[in-house]
Amino acid sequence: MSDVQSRDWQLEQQRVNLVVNEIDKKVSKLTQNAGKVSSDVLEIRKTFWEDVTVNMDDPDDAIETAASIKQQAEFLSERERTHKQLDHHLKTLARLKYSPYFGRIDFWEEGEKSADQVYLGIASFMDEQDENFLIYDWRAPISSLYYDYSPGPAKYKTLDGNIEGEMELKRQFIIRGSEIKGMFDTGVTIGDEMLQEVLGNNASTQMKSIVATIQREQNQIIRNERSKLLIVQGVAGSGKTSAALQRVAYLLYRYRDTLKSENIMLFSPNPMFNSYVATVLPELGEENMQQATFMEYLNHRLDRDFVAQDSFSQMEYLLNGKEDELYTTRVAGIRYKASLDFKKLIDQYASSLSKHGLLFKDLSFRGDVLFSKNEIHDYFYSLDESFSISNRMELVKEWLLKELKRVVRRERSQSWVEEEIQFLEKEDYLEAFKKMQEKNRFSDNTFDDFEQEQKLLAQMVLKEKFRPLFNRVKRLKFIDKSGIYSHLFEQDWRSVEGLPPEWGNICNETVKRLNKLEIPYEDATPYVYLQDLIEGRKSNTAIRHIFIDEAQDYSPFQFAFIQLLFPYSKMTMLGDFNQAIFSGATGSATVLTDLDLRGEEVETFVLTKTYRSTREIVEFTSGLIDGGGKIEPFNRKGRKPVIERTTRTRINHLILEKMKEYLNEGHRTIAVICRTAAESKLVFEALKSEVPVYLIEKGTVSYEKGILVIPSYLAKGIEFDAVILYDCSEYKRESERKLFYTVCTRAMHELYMYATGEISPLLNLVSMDAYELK
Ligand SMILES: Nc1ncnc2c1ncn2[C@@H]1O[C@H](COP(=O)(O)OP(=O)(O)OP(=O)(O)O)[C@@H](O)[C@H]1O
Repeated sequence: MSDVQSRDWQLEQQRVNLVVNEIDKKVSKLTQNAGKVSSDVLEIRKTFWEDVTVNMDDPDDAIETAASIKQQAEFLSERERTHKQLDHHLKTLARLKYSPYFGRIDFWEEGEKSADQVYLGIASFMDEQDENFLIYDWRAPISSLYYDYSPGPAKYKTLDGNIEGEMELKRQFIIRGSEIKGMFDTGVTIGDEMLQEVLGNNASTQMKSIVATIQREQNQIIRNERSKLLIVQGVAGSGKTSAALQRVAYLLYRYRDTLKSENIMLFSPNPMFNSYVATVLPELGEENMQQATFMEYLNHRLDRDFVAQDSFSQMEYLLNGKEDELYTTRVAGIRYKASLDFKKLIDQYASSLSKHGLLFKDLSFRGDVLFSKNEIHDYFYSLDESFSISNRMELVKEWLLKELKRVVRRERSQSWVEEEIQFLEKEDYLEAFKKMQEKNRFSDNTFDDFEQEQKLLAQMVLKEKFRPLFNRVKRLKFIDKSGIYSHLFEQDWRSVEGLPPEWGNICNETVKRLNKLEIPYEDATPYVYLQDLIEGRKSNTAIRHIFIDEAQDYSPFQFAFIQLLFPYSKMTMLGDFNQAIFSGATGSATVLTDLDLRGEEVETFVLTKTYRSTREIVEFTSGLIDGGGKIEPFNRKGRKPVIERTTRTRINHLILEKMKEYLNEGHRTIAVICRTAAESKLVFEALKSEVPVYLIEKGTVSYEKGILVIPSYLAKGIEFDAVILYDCSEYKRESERKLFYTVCTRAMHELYMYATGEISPLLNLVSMDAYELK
């Protein structure tokens, strides 16, 4: 380090000390406040009832009492809110104290007398007088300079227009425990040392925030505010998920008065992914958005009577299936049911249902049919045809509820009710007694107590026994939805455009599965879509922004469906068509490639630079796919990927040795990636007595550091220090190219592949120099 550099370092450390000192002062002030608020809360809770006037003597007093309770409750919740805010603020200050900032820019704004020093951290922090920013939030308008420019002319956008000027210095810091551990001036040093440092580290079981090193092209995505629909096509490891999460943090800051974390939803590829990304936002001082897999969402919309298949079981079938006629039919079915043609067919079907063809279920009580399916059918079709199906269903519901109430009244005098009264619990009698006392409170009428009590008990029995039936009607369970969906495949659609040649077989197979109460994954979305057309759409208006990660796994049909579900939502879709493993296996359309999404409100970004893997791994993986030559690796050196030939009998032993070697080298997450779940299980069984290993299955929600065995399709979106591919000879079909690419791109530092048979033909285009063959 030169003298100048060392003097700069000292000066910067002095500033860090000064800022930390200010933070300490603020912390002690807030802690005092928090203590006061917390004792207020305790006190209010303790004396809650002393401070309200409770008087129920007459209606006016009762109203006054209610108002008094409400006032006291509001006071309590205001104090609790303040306490939560203070707590949140204190946590952010603790993070700032540990690492106050990661960047500095000196910006000379046009027309000003001198340059401003702007220090960037995860949150803003002002001096004691609240006059100057000691730290700027990385999301503040001026902070975008740091991400968008090198020293030289620069500008940034504010609500009042562009601010232009000259950036004189751009400095990056690594500060840990209030101490500067690293400091680089960009423009002086060559290459991005900070990024080298970050990317060279070991993989963690949880993703990290990237605010200190966001790249310019990622920043465009993070800060985009114009588009209603933002599409990001980014190569494996280009930071799509990272950009998505920092974008959530950005939006929460930018629209902090109107947008809360519960208004944002992320559709993620698998349950484990949720825990993988769970710490990024809290690290940035924000709460996590809502998160679900698309299948979780569908499951919550599907009736419990069905076993709905998920995308992973479908994938297992595709990977394991014998390529016979049944397989061809299934693949053709998956492809067609992913398309907008099928959506159109359903729309056509629904409009025919408006006139005839809806199916209903009998509503029975104690073994007797109260309302037959035909009766309900006739009532439905007697209603005005100009009303939508869903509006008419509402009317049917109201009619049934009214009729049911009539039935309840009729049943009151039946002998079964009296019999059931005998079986009531003691608590029920007590409740009836209490109710009766309440009723008699303002009268002296007690001579018909017994009769009244019997009446109340009968009501209780009837309410209890009829409740399931009322609930069925309220939830529209009188509609035979599966019958209706099934019936779709029994109609003559030959005149309709776009039907696949295998349509006849597809219909037979679909009906067979539905009769067994199974919903194949490819039918789940169309089924719920049709259900919505019949019952009325349950769109979600609270969600204002949707993020779809791994968007290439969504079909055009699913995408159209999501758009209908969240009509007031902006959307950010992130994906990579080279990792479209589901559609890759079937040749189906994917939303990323096949949907013609254009228009003023749609913006597309392409990311070609990849950060995850070493240059050597990227040189190998980019040879696996068409157009891979455009992928730009970040220049981080490592070993070449290796393919080692072996036999089925030796492979487990070799894997074991390799794992030990990687552990000794300091790698912390090592994944043995197998093709299928069954293969993963076998490998896990073979290894578990030798080393501690985890088996990842589709329901796994989190994983630990160490060695894990995982099926190919569950490794999506996640990364590991070292990837050992169980048997790369098994990836041989053209339809598995994308899967092969996806698993290899999970590796950050090491990629080692075993081959127990022929070297995969999918390696044809990979240069022999890009890997070592043993
Ligand atoms: N600007 C950045 N600074 C530091 N690390 C980065 C940056 N961008 C990406 N990374 C790192 O690169 C890795 C890959 O990022 P991420 O998982 O977001 O990529 P992705 O495009 O979603 O990948 P995939 O499609 O393969 O799942 C992560 O370790 C992430 O932290």
